[in-house]
Amino acid sequence: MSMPDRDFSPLFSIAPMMDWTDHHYRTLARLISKHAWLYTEMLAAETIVYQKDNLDRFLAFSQEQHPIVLQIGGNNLENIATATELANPYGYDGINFNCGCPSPRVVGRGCFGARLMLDPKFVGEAMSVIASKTNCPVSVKCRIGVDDQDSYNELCDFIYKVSALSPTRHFIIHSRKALLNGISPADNRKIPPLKYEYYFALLRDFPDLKFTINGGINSIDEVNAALHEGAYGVMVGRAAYNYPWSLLGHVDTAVYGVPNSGVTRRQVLEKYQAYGDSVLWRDGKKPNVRDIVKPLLGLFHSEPGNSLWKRKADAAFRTCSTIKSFLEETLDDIPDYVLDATVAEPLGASRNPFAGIQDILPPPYKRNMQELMYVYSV
Ligand SMILES: Cc1cc2nc3c(=O)[nH]c(=O)nc-3n(C[C@H](O)[C@H](O)[C@H](O)COP(=O)(O)O)c2cc1C
Repeated sequence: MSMPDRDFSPLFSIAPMMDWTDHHYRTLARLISKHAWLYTEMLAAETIVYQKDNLDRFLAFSQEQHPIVLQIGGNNLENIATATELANPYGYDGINFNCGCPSPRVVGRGCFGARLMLDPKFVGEAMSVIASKTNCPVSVKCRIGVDDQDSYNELCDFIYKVSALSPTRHFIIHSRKALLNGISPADNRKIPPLKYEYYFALLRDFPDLKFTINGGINSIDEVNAALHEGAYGVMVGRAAYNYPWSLLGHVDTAVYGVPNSGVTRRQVLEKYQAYGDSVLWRDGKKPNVRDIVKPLLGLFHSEPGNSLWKRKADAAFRTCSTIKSFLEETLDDIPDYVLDATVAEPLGASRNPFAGIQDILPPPYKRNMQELMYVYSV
């Protein structure tokens, strides 16, 4: 299986996560991995348009965060066009369009996100508009289906139409469908089963397109197993957030093949503290100590002292007024050998979720006359 270029390709990316993948989390992630691709949390096109006098607050990022992709959401072509135009000067490495979010706030009132999978013509138009207003690569993030529109052929119809109607060549596939019946966003990320076989069948049926796999990937060994199986890229969300050290710490060496930088958690914390104290209270009451410390809470996952540290952190949020004092007050319970260790070898694959996947791929995509007519008629 040929592997993609390891220099600057999105072999590994951290998923866009509303309320999580903000500037603070991205700063921490970049201190741990130099190569992981970062995504912003989703920004609605309307937010960008209506806040055009305050854009830095939403769109500015520090140069170290490259490569970084902006994710936008929306259902109004004019606003999507203006938002892309406004974002363009910031120099993102890509713009991604959200067709996967099942939140009732988004698919209901906002009527965008995953619901857009039911309207590939609109997605094609939106992607054409985005591509015409930016000079960076564009991509779509979607589910494998929505409600009972969940067959492999229907997924292919969506991909075929969007790629035929727009310059989109890269899709990020969250490999479970979305249920728009009002279950919570959290349940929508665990109840519909993962169907990785749909993802791998897309690689087979659309060899000219690029597909990144997402959903339920929990360790660096699973990331490498997906790449080994032919994935163009792997996107990880919750695991990268919950275990930043044990997951992101391996990305540069085990995925991108660069030598271990030797960085330790103590060094990461020193730099993160300098960053945190420089932005604390920047906008009056925000960000506060809790906002800045939140991304750190998984840093000592399953290490000695972790539970005690978290308990102390909970109290220190209320009493500390700087990140420096917060760390001084809470880190005592983490042993020096933990703070000063570099990333350990990965534990070794406990399971390969893609083993035997090629044996269960759905039958090849059959494009019928209707799909061809559809594309030629618009
Ligand atoms: C709290 C939270 C917020 C999310 N917000 C977004 C978002 O803004 N845009 C998006 O495309 N996906 C969003 N997602 C979905 C993730 O990007 C990802 O597709 C999903 O969590 C599955 O990947 P995982 O199993 O590796 O976490 C969010 C997920 C979580 C947990």
